[in-house]
Amino acid sequence: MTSVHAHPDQPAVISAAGLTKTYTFHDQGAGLAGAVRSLVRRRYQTRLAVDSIGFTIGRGEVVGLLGPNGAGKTTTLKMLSGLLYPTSGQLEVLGHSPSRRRPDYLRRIALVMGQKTMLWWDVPAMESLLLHKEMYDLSTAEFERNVDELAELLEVRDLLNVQVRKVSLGERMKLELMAALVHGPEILFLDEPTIGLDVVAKARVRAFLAEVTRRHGTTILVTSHDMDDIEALCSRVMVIDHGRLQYDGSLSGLVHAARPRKLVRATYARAVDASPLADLDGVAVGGGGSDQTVSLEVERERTGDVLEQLTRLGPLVDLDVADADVEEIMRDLFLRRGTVGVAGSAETEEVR
Ligand SMILES: Nc1ncnc2c1ncn2[C@@H]1O[C@H](COP(=O)(O)OP(=O)(O)OP(=O)(O)O)[C@@H](O)[C@H]1O
Repeated sequence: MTSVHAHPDQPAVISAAGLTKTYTFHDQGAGLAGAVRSLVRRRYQTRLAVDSIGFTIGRGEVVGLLGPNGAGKTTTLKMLSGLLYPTSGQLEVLGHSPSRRRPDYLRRIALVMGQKTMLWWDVPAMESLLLHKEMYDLSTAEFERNVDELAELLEVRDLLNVQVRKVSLGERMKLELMAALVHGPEILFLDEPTIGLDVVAKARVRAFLAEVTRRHGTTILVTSHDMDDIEALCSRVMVIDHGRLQYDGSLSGLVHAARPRKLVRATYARAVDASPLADLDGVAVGGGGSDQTVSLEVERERTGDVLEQLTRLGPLVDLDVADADVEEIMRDLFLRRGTVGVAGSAETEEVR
């Protein structure tokens, strides 16, 4: 499969080269025997979680970080936001080295992890927001302006004075986003922002994020296992597997490369003979059709010709032309791990 390497037009706000993270951890054997043995002789293991990845992200880009469980996505976000030191490689975000965690860097970014909360559980969200005001040294005017805007966009004004433990999961996620954005960060790192939310809440979160980036040019790097999030928000995706950057480009480029064929399904008012279509170049007749339905996989550039042929077979009742389902494509890619084309670019060269 080919891959597209995106070159953002905007000035780079994130640049990484040869970015690598190896975890070293203490391997304690199972049970009491393992615990006792580990007191006498410690065994250490290493795991290469992120393996020499390189990319640049321009201001205002919304980039999806995709990959199966354990691929290295969270580790990458943690390095970018300064929670983890890289083991090696170069990393610059907004002109800073994130792991130094300088206040003037932290003021310009935010990290939201769908599985973790940054709100105090036992008090209303407003208390946490006020803490953020102090932490980030926001003026009262700036704080009030940001709270007003975010509360309106997220429709959470009534929730700000309710104890956080009493709000629903979807409402809490909105409040988390509010807390993350109240200091007006330029870059937002999001790790599974819609995890566990129902379809309506997910759609609200996506619409909110799209509006934030439209209004403020916020750069977003988001991980999600929900391909609807990625389709709705991201102009570009990076696929990571086994810690390696496997693809960097548009989502449609990935879809086209993975499934160059369109799915066509025609339904007729009476039984038709579809056998002549099987002889056409770039057409595969799918199974599961009846005498009255014809299912085909058609190379994109042949779609027009084939539709014309289908109209000639008999009286059409319904005609459906679709790209393969993105969710399904990702499932296939991850099942066939390592088959996505590696982005060939100087930025992905190893520097270790
Ligand atoms: N603190 C740690 N110590 C040791 N290994 C770790 C640690 N954190 C993560 N790992 C390992 O590093 C690899 C990458 O983990 P990471 O959490 O970055 O993956 P991910 O792509 O975010 O996965 P998921 O989709 O499941 O969240 C995994 O093999 C994981 O087990």
